[in-house]
This record gives sequence, C-alpha cells and structure tokens, in this order.
Amino acid sequence: MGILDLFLQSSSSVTLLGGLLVLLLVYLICSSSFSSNEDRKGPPGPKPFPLIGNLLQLDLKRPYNTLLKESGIANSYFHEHNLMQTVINMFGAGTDTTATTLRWGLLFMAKNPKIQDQVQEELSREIGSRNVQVEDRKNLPFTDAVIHETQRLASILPIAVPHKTSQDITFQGHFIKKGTTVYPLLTSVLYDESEWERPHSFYPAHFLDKDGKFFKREAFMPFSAGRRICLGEGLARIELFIFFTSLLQHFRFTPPPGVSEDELDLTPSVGFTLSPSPHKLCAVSCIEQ
Ligand code: HEM
Repeated sequence: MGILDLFLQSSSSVTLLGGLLVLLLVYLICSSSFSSNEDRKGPPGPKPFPLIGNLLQLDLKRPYNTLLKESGIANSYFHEHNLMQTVINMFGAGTDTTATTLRWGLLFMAKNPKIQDQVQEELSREIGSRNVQVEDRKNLPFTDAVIHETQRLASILPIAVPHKTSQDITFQGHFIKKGTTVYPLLTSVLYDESEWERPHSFYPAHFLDKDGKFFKREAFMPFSAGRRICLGEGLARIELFIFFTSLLQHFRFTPPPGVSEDELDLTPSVGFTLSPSPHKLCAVSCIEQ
C-alpha cells in the first residue's frame, strides 16, 4: 500500500508538473509570437496580462477615460484577446445615435437658457412659423453651431468602432503590427485642449468666427474619419438639423418645476453610446406663450 500510495502521489505530481510545463510552453510560444517585433517601438500603453489582457486596468464605468489616460496618441493599442471588443460588438447593434444626440441637445438647451434664447431668436427671425428646410442651414449659423457643439460635447461614441490594421504600419513613431485591434478614441480629439478653447463646456462659439459666421473645425469628428467614416453621416446631419430646429421652433425646454438649471445632471450613462442619465424636462409650447 505504502509503495502504491507513493506511486499514485508521485504520478499525480508528475501529471500536474507536466500540465504546468505544457501551459508555460504554450504561454511562452504565444507571447513570443506577440512580441516578435519587440525590436521596433510599439505605442505606449499598459502591459497586458495573459488571457485577460488589460481588462483589470479598465475603468468599466468609463472605459474611454482609461484609454485617454493610458495612450498619448489618438489611438489605443490592446491585444486581440481583450474582452472590450466583444463587449462593444454586443452592445453595438441597434443603437439609435441620432435620437441620443437629440436628447443631449434638448438637455443642453434646458441647462443653458440664454443659448436657447439665441437659437429661438435666430429661428423666428430667419424661418418664422413655416417648416424648416435643409437649405435654411446656411442662414442659421448660430443654430448650426449649437448642433455641432452638442455632438462635440456629448461625444456619444467615445471609442467609435474597433478596427484591425490591414498591414504593418508606423504611426507617429510607433510601430503597429498587422492585425492589431485599434480603437479610434474620438473623445481625445473632441476634447483636445490644444484644439478647443473650452473643451469641457458647452460653448457654441467654438464653431463661429468673429463675425458670427459658422466655420467647420478639423477636430470635429464625432462620425470618425478616414475610409471607415460613418456611412450615415449625411443622413444623420439632415435628421439632427430638421428635428432640432423644428422642436426649438415650437417648444421651449426647461427643467421640471422645482429643479434649477444647475441641478440638471450632465453625467452620461455609459453603454455602447454615452446617453444622458434619466431626467425630466418640460416642453412649453411657444405658440401658447
Ligand atoms: C448622430 C448620429 C451618428 C453618429 C454620431 C455616428 C457615428 C458613427 C461612428 C463613430 C462610426 C464608426 C466609424 C469608424 O469605424 O471609425 C459609425 C459607423 C457607421 N455608421 Fe454611423 N453615426 C450616426 C448615425 C448613423 C446613421 C443614421 C446611419 C445609417 C443610416 C449610420 C450608419 C453607419 C454605418 C453603416 C457605419 C459603418 C461604416 C463602416 O464600417 O464602413 N450612422 N457611425
């Protein structure tokens, strides 16, 4: 019995040791294939753990904030096995980005009544009570600036959609291997302190020149940029313009009774998109006033 016990114990230790060695070998092979380009300088970023990647380092409530902190360039670099991509893909389908942007727009109007006054003055001066048309946009620079500023500050798709590099590339001095998953971190551009005078405030003047004319900013990219830019940008811009102007033509948006403008909370609720946290607003008909 004693000999059998010893044999069983030593054979299970050998199996365990063997298993561990195989796991170690697999890990070493995988990690050496990941770092075959170590001689070249990759982008800065946190070191990933085996299997779970950078998951533990992520602020799951505000994943884009972790990315903003960890990466000095507009793109972030994670290993393929990072679960973030799966999470994003799962929540991606069926999100209505235009409606979320409009909800932010109305919330910003209720929070900034003087800006809402200016939009309504411009609308009644240029349009009156007739229906708004797409061609009216050029005569509504302030309203156009307010819609752009809404999209900038709301930054509803902060990490856009992940992409894979189709070839080895050196970007801003950092080597990025073919097949790397890249997250275009749009918030880093929309809130870039070197691009915007007041990156964290609702400030429509970002899009107005000194004569009050609308001007487009290169760093305005809520629809992302490049070959894979949002396919629906044109349609989304028309929808936002027509819905926002029509709503503001007919209603004034205010906090509910007993709530001040300052008490309206702008903390976003985080899903695939950043949407306003649940809130109440009053829509007061302008015609009855
Ligand atoms: C305010 C509204 C919208 C915003 C902020 C928005 C933003 C975006 C962003 C950031 C991307 C990812 C681009 C990238 O891969 O880097 C995207 C992709 C896309 N969007 Fe939109 N979008 C909006 C509305 C729409 C609408 C209304 C449609 C369709 C009618 C649409 C169709 C698409 C499609 C098909 C793609 C994938 C393009 C591709 O992968 O080549 N989007 N959008």
